[in-house]
Amino acid sequence: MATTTTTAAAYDTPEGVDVRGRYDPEFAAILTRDALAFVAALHREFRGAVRHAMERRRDAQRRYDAGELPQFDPATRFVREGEWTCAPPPPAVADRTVEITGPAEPRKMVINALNSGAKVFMADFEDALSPTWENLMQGQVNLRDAVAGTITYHDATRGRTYRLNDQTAKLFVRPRGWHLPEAHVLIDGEPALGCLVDFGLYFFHNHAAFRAGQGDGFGPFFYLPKMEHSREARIWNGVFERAEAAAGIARGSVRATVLVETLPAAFQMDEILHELRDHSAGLNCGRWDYIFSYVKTFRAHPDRLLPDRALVGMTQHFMRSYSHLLIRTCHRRGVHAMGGMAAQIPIKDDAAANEAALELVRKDKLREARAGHDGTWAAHPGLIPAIREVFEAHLGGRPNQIDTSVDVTITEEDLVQPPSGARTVDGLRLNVRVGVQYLAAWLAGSGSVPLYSLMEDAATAEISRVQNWQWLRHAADLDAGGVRVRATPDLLVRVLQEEMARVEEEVGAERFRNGRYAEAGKVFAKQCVAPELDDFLTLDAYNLIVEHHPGAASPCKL
Ligand SMILES: CC(=O)SCCNC(=O)CCNC(=O)[C@H](O)C(C)(C)COP(=O)(O)OP(=O)(O)OC[C@H]1O[C@@H](n2cnc3c(N)ncnc32)[C@H](O)[C@@H]1OP(=O)(O)O
Ligand SMILES: O=CC(=O)O
Ligand SMILES: [Mg+2]
Repeated sequence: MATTTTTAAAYDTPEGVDVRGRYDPEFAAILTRDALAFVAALHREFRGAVRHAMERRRDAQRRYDAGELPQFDPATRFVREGEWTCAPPPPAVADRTVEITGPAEPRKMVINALNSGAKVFMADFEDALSPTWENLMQGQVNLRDAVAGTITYHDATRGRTYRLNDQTAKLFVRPRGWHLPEAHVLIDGEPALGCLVDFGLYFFHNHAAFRAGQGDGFGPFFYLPKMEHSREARIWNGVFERAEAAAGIARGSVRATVLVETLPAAFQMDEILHELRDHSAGLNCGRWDYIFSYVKTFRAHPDRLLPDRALVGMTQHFMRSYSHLLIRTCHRRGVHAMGGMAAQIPIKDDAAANEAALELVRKDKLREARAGHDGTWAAHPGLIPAIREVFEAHLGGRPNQIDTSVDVTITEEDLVQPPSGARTVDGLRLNVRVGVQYLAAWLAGSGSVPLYSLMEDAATAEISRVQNWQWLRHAADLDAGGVRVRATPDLLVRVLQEEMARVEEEVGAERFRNGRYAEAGKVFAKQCVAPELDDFLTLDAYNLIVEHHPGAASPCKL
């Protein structure tokens, strides 16, 4: 980290706020004194509640470690059994059949996503974005220009200028989860809550233009990630109310779709919707984080080891049960039940493989539409026509199927049933190759990466990490071509060496040398063999991407 002194321009900050990220005049137009004061007010009002919620997460994990299973809370039975509905969906986003997702930076991708033909674009500060200062701030600049309708990008190598079409996708923004700090913005001497920086800056600069344009009187719209309990949704509801009051806009303007992507949250779907009932835009099956969370929740349960990552799909009983419960819950409460992300992406140089990948996506989407989902996610614009076709054929002209009630009974046992399938040394190897390459890209500033013809992001990479950790921790028997091999730290070290060599061969020696592969290998291996499971890969590795600008008073890392 640089520590040289300079008299360079600095951000104009309110009392108690210190910005340690690189100064840039474009960023200064986002980090205005008033915008920072708004973020600081949110941080000060809600930090105590967030700290409490994180402590409750740790308490719950201690209980799971002692053998308890997640369960529906008897104290909130009245919420689950009561007859109530959420506020009706805003007309501007009644039709969410296909939603494209992608990081809020690079700028070109934001324009492509808005022009993609999807109904919604979820601009991501979370799973798909490496939270470097540059990415976060440039992402805010991109979104401000997108909402204003003025965003353009000139690609000099192609001689092509990108600008918005007349018809664009409606924008949802996904801030980071409650657990991630923002070490470049200090409030009263402590790192700001990352999600409130993302939310606060975006809301402050865009609420008026969004409501006047895209939102047709509503908005802005958000996706909320990685919550574990309805008390966390209550905090978001408070944040929305505070923001609406500060902006002088009607209560219920802001809407948010909550990703049900942790195992504990699956037992709280009604409660989460109830907390957010005036601000809800439904729930989404965040399948990748959900698998990650299953491992994390059951990290001390040797009878619940996952099979190879590739075998844990939506047709496993526990995954199917969770999506059915989500659909039933959303439709009962009058909101969208959104499907998740198929990991396949177009394969450019092999037509047959490309068709096979597309077929897997179609199958996944058909399953979602038939089960009752109102729309779903696409990782890449090339998938949109196929996904649209499936959903539009199923919906037959309707914008959604919220009014279809789903008659299923899902029990606590259904939601935790261990997935079946083989555990193999090849699976361990693939986890290493994917985990290391993803982390190397993330450290270098890319949070979504194509690897082996699949989309990888923070959620999918987490599965690779925790699965290896779980197998090692419980000395799982792995199949190695008919021979049983025990998962041990020694095996992991050997596999790591071999897979690093393979990665070097695949990406080429020069790219390997110039990239952050070696560093990524060390971090990934350390996390796989750690005696205690790290909560998040991206939290542990965050210090490696914190860069304070020259002249910052003193370095502040976490
Ligand atoms: C678990 C979860 O949280 S899922 C949600 C988070 N994950 C994501 O959002 C993943 C988003 N997807 C992506 O980032 C990318 O599609 C990747 C990394 C998977 C693949 O990227 P690439 O290999 O660069 O894609 P590819 O080279 O085929 O891109 C072709 C064009 O499509 C564009 N494109 C690709 N994906 C997207 C996207 N999601 N949004 C907008 N444009 C996109 C590219 O910008 C490129 O445009 P150009 O022709 O004008 O240059
Ligand atoms: O955010 C989505 C997921 O699958 O994780
Ligand atoms: Mg996720």
